Amino acid sequence: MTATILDGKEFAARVRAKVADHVTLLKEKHSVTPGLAVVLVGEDPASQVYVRSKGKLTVEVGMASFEHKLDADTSEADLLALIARLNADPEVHGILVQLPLPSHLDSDLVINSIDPSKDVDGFHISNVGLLGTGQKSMVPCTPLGCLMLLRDHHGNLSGLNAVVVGRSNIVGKPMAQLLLGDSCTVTIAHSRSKDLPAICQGADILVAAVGRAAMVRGDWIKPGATVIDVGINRIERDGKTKLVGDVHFDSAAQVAGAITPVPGGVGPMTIACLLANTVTATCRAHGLAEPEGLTV
Ligand SMILES: Nc1nc2c(c(=O)[nH]1)N[C@@H](CN(C=O)c1ccc(C(=O)N[C@@H](CCC(=O)O)C(=O)O)cc1)CN2
Repeated sequence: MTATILDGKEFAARVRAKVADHVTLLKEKHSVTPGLAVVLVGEDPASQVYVRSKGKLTVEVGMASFEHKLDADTSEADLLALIARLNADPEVHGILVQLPLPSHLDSDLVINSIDPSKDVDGFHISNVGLLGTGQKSMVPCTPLGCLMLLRDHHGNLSGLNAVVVGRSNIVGKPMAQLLLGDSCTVTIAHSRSKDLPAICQGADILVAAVGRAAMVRGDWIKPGATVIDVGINRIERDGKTKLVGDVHFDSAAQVAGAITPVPGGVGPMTIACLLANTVTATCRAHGLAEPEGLTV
């Protein structure tokens, strides 16, 4: 079997087009311009690339982009003061602090200082609790993007066995909550799970978000399963840096029914969903109807 490729790059472009249409409507009918503030602390090269891309795509869909680049040694007090200003700014509907933060900063404290209604990453403890109890929340961008790809491919996910490999707060845990919300039977596994291949072999939907290059191989996959690869690992090969996922693509694609590539799968969906969340936050802030299909 050769798997269908789930093209996240193409799907993300469609999500961004939908966002852009809604931004036009908000501007023309309601005189509201959605605004997204992105805060970067330090000079992590990958984070710089992501933040640049977020700014560019924010402007491309017609929103206002506010970038705040702070020195790596910025104090916690200064960062919290900036977030307080953004919380109070009516032009800012979404706030995102790029992760990881330098180690002297307490990420939980910083994230929980963001106004939950502007927390377009969905990482604030209030949004985590709302999602966990099936209430309306801001939904973390990467899992939201994975769910959109899965719903588009399968239609209905009800009753399917889903295995999420990885238990991070950013991806693994919210992904499991979203799949549960769509009535999947969900298992959360991780690098220390006993007999991980056997757990994965039971999955109709396998989400790999463990952060280990090419760990999930073809013989771990149930024939015909849908494989979502969240991993972004930079490896050295033949003197060049190559981006690979958590799934060994070549062997997995022989067994799976559908698979996301890396790059061009889940990654582009993360930023598209960030823009979708910013539109959702703007609509909620102004008591306006939310666009269809941009959140769960
Ligand atoms: N505050 C946040 N920090 C981080 C998040 C997040 O959702 N919120 N996620 C990741 C990084 N990330 C967005 O911030 C992100 C990662 C990857 C991509 C992407 O498009 N990847 C491309 C490849 C790009 C490359 O060459 O590196 C792909 O997979 O095709 C977008 C956003 C951690 N931090």
